[in-house]
Formats: sequence, structure tokens, C-alpha cells
Amino acid sequence: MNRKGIITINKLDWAFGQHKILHDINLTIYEGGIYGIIGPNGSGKTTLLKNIARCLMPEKNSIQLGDKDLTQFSNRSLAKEISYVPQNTDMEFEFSVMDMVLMGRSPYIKRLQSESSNDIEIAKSAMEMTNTWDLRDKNINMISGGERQRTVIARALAQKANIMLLDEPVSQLDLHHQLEIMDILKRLAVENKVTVVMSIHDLNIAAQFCDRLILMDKGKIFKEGIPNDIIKEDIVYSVYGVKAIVMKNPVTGTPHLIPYGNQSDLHLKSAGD
Ligand SMILES: Nc1ncnc2c1ncn2[C@@H]1O[C@H](COP(=O)(O)OP(=O)(O)OP(=O)(O)O)[C@@H](O)[C@H]1O
Repeated sequence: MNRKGIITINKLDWAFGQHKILHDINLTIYEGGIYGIIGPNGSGKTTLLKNIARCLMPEKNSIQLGDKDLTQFSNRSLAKEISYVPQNTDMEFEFSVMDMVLMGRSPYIKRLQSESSNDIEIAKSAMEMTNTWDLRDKNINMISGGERQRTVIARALAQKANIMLLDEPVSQLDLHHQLEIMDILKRLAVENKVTVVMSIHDLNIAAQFCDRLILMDKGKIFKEGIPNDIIKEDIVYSVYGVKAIVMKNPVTGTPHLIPYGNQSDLHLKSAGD
């Protein structure tokens, strides 16, 4: 099968001043499906996502969206292709939850026009999908971190982009809402053919919901592949320095990691004393 990448990354480097962060990233992301970017703190996951979202401007010819170079898109046309849910969702302004979600419609609304009934319908269905409709009149700064996270995801859904990038979308959520958001993203990928790319720390949730994992280490892609090829004891030890056993989740059949120690094993010795 000769599938074409929806995002093609070619020799991408990124540096903050003299500090080189991303080194020679080469990656093809295909349409539909969920991609999880995993890796230790500081390995470059957010920097990679921000380059794809163009929050950080990549070098010309290093990221292609379909056939077009990422640097060639206007902000408005890019917003119709890619939505981005950042890690920090703190808000400076006193918007209502509904206003916040409606902002996702701004690429479709002409200047000096207000949103149409269609925009409001789309926002409503995004809020119903993320369980935020009941919060619609609340001030965005007076809801919990998890509720705000779901609101920001609703805004991204309302944007109706083909590609959704999310930076640790479930890190602030309780177990129930983690699974709920992952289910929503899975449905978007399967039913609406949205391509979801997210960074995520929980390797078991990543293995359960992602079709492919991109494992980063020190600004490079250590390995990319299906969860069974990535969540392996030797790979986890090499990248995280953690000893673990990998079992098969008895319900989903996906790899399930049980960490039991780090390289020093000090706590194991004291536990046996
Ligand atoms: N604005 C910045 N200026 C300078 N260095 C930065 C900046 N943002 C990030 N870095 C550095 O870039 C490296 C990669 O950071 P990044 O946030 O991409 O990692 P990450 O894998 O997402 O980490 P985490 O899992 O902790 O969120 C880190 O060493 C970080 O200190």
C-alpha cells in the first residue's frame, strides 16, 4: 500500500538560542489514527508538537502538510487544518466556557462578523461530546483544572480541523475523565478520520489507545512503531532507566508496563531488609 503522509517531517532541527533541542527528526504521520509521543521529561515532545502546530516556526522544507510546506500557510488556513491543545491552559481573560469553545470557530468567521447558528451548533456538539455543556455559562477561571482541560479540547473539536495536536491532554484528569477523553479522541480518529497526535506520559494509556508510538529521547526519535514494538522491557530501560516487566492487558490485549525499580535498585534492597 502506498499511503501518503498527512504530515511529513524531514530533517527537522530546533534550537532555543545556542541550546539544540531537536536533532534530525524524520517522521511520517498518516491520515487517521492516534499517534502518541512518549519519552522522558525534557526529551523534546512539546518542542516537536509546537513545531508541527507552528507555535515555533520550523525551517522551510522541514515539515510538509500534505503537499504544502508548513511555512506557506496563512494563520487562518492553518487553523482549518490543525488544532492545538497546549499543556498550559491557564487563561488571562474572564471568558465564559461557551465563549472559549466558540473561539474554535474563529477561522471560519469573517472579520467583524459574529458567529452563526451553525457555529453555535458545532460548539454545542463539541461541548456535549466533552461533557462541558453544563458548564457553558461558567467563568473559565472558576472551573477545575480538569474541567478547563475538557473545555480546551471542546474548543479544538469546534475548530473542525483534520489534525488535532494535544500536549498531555489527560495529565490533569481523574481516571474516569482520562478514559473518557481518550475514548473521544479514538472516536474522532476512527469515525471522523481525524489524525490525532498527542504527547502523553502514561505509557499504559498510550499503549491502550494509540495506534503508533513515537518514543523520544534527548531530542531524537529513539523508535517509532506500534505499541507492541515500543513498550518493551529493554527499550524502557534504555530510555527511562527504569526496570519493568511488560505484561499483556488481559482485557485489551495491549502491552501493560509494571515498573519495579530504577537503575540503582536502592529501594528494592531496603524493601528486602
Ligand atoms: N522556551 C525555551 N527556551 C529554552 N529552552 C527551552 C524552552 N522550552 C523548552 N526548553 C528546553 O527544551 C528541552 C525540551 O523541552 P520540551 O518541553 O520539549 O520537553 P518535553 O519532552 O515536552 O518535556 P516534559 O515531559 O517535561 O513536558 C528541555 O531541555 C527544555 O528545558
